[in-house]
Amino acid sequence: MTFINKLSAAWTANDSLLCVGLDPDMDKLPAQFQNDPQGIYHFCREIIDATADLACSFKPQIAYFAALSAEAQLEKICHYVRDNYPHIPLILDAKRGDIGATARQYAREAYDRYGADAVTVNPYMGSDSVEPYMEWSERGVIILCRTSNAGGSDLQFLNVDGQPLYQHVARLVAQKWNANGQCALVVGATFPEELAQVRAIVGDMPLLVPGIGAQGGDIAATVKSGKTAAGAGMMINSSRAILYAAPQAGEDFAAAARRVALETRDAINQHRA
Ligand SMILES: O=c1ccn([C@@H]2O[C@H](COP(=O)(O)O)[C@@H](O)[C@H]2O)c(=O)[nH]1
Repeated sequence: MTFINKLSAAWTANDSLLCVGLDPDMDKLPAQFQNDPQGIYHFCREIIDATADLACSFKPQIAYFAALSAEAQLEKICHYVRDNYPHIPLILDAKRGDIGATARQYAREAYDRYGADAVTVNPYMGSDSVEPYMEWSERGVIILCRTSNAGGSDLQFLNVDGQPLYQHVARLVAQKWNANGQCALVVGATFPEELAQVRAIVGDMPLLVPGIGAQGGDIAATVKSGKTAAGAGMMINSSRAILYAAPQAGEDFAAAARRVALETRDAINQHRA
């Protein structure tokens, strides 16, 4: 099954556009995981089990693992998702970008080593830096377009033939790079007007939308701006707000994560119709 078909099925099965981000920060992990050599794996596994019926995707950000030399734990987490929740797409957030020969190694890392259904890619080096990912024709290629950070405007708003660069990227991907129908774009929830512009350009192409939760993006504005005519089309990511939700009386971290994931999924769903 292709990434896009798997994503579409997960939107329906879990009635969810929520992507649960896996960004394990050792300083923020509950105490029981901090002295556990497999603590990152055990923490993420509990988060995955607590939220799997509420999510349309899981998105580990590779930097949180690589910084701690914890790639082996990331591999185990990816295996865990594939073995236990094979219907939930796994997105490796790596934002890779390099010449073709090196890009092919990054693609092997994402799709073969980690078994990701999709990987995030930086378009700055152009078409031959993205083409190697397309060789895995069943997998997804999620290209940075209008990122959620304020500094993204430094380049993404530069005028290219009368349009901002991020719109040029959206058109380029929709009209040329997406020949095999396996592309998606990253567009931040922190910029709902630009999200609406991108949606108008790319039709029903899926959008990975980080920026709600800890970054403060407005859920209602995000959904209204980014949804397709069918009320779907997005993987709206939240990482820290779910992973490190403050437990209420009687809750542990996983129950708190589930509570926030449920609230977030339902808040998103309020605006899909
Ligand atoms: O434009 C972008 C692209 C990627 N990200 C990533 O998403 C999550 C956001 O985490 P929160 O804790 O929900 O803020 C993180 O992994 C980023 O690297 C993004 O924020 N913006």
